[in-house]
Amino acid sequence: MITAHTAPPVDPTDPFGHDVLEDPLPLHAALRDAGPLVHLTEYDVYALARYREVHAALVDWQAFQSGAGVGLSNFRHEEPWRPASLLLENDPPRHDAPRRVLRAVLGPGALRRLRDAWFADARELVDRVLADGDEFDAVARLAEAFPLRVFPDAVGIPREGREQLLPLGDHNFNAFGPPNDLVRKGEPRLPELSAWVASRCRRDTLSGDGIGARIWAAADRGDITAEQAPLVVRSLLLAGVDTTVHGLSATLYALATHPDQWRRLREQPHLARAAFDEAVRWESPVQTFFRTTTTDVRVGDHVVPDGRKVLLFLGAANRDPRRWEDPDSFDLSRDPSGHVGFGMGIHQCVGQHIARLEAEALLTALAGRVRSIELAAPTVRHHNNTLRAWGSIPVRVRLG
Ligand code: HEM
Ligand SMILES: O=C(O)c1ccc(-c2ccccn2)cc1
Repeated sequence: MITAHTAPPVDPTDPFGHDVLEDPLPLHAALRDAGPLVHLTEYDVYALARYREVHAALVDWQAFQSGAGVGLSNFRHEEPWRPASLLLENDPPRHDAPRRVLRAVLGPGALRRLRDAWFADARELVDRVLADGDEFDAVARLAEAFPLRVFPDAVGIPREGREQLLPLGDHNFNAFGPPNDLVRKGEPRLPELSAWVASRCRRDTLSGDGIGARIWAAADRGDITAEQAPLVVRSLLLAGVDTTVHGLSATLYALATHPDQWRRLREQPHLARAAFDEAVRWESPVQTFFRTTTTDVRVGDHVVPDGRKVLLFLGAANRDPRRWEDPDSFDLSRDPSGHVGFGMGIHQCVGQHIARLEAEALLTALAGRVRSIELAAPTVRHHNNTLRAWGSIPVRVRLG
């Protein structure tokens, strides 16, 4: 038994309050400076905000488990509000087969099959947006429109009703936080949205050659069970849309507010993937989620007792000056590898290469037509308990 020398510093701030969701940077700096471990008294949970400790917790899945949920709710004491994710909310061994199946169906073969069609779709979308004028909302017309056009097609769900994926994902990510106004906002439509997404995961509604059908084929082979197949498809629909929408939004915002970086991208279009990863580090579209300790865990001079929730601040870790040089700058010449915007370890985002391909397709199409891009009006944030999200990013472009 490790004896704690002293209690860690405390912070009473509500990390899910609207002031923090509007601008989390001051809280991130305060948490990093307070020490390697902080106790958040508002919810009686612990917090890690420095890169070293966040990274260490992410890769130590035995001491920091996902099986008790990655939200504030502790599945040891409370029932999940929906059937638990086989990947996100399970540890090995139950985590392993579903992860192996998703890694395969989202792997190099899928990326090769989708690349040309996604690049063509991106050019067509950009041409249509630019034909409508030189001022538009980059969130609605590009960051939302492109993933909603290509990703559900790749999974194999029908076109009608697919815009439901946005409120569905928004509520799903709110629900990792406390039962606050953001969660209450999504509850009225929950029964309808849950029924809708369940219907989209059934074998008979998925088109024959999509990623969804390949998940069902894995069940036919016995790689996963038939009961698990719809839940694995659900994972794609819950985790794969809003995240990418706000990852693309963050990238477009970063490029529209850093004209020198836009020029670099125009001169070197191969930087599209690096621009996306640097934006994911800089903005961290996924800001936070929890782990639960499975034993008394020492962090620095303190001990987190067994069974406690630990909030990981990915966004704070991605701007930790102890790890990154000039962390607050958005710089395409930086090597962003090692950022924790996609997590790290056995739960690291299994869809990150799909997200990167979407970003590469959209940014390449945009850089091919647009000489300059700038903000045309104030931006509007969209508050979510987990996501750093955007309501609108009005931009003005010049062609050439
Ligand atoms: C910018 C876009 C994205 C970001 C920032 C992102 C971020 C993340 C993060 C941080 C995790 C780790 C969660 C944890 O450790 O508990 C994760 C896991 C996951 N992501 Fe993504 N994601 C993105 C796009 C996608 C896409 C496009 C898909 C599906 C095609 C996807 C599917 C998943 C799944 C299924 C998991 C759970 C993996 C596991 O627990 O083994 N994500 N994502
Ligand atoms: O398997 C699912 O249903 C699922 C998988 C991943 C997430 C997620 C959670 C936090 C950060 C990023 N992604 C959500 C849902």
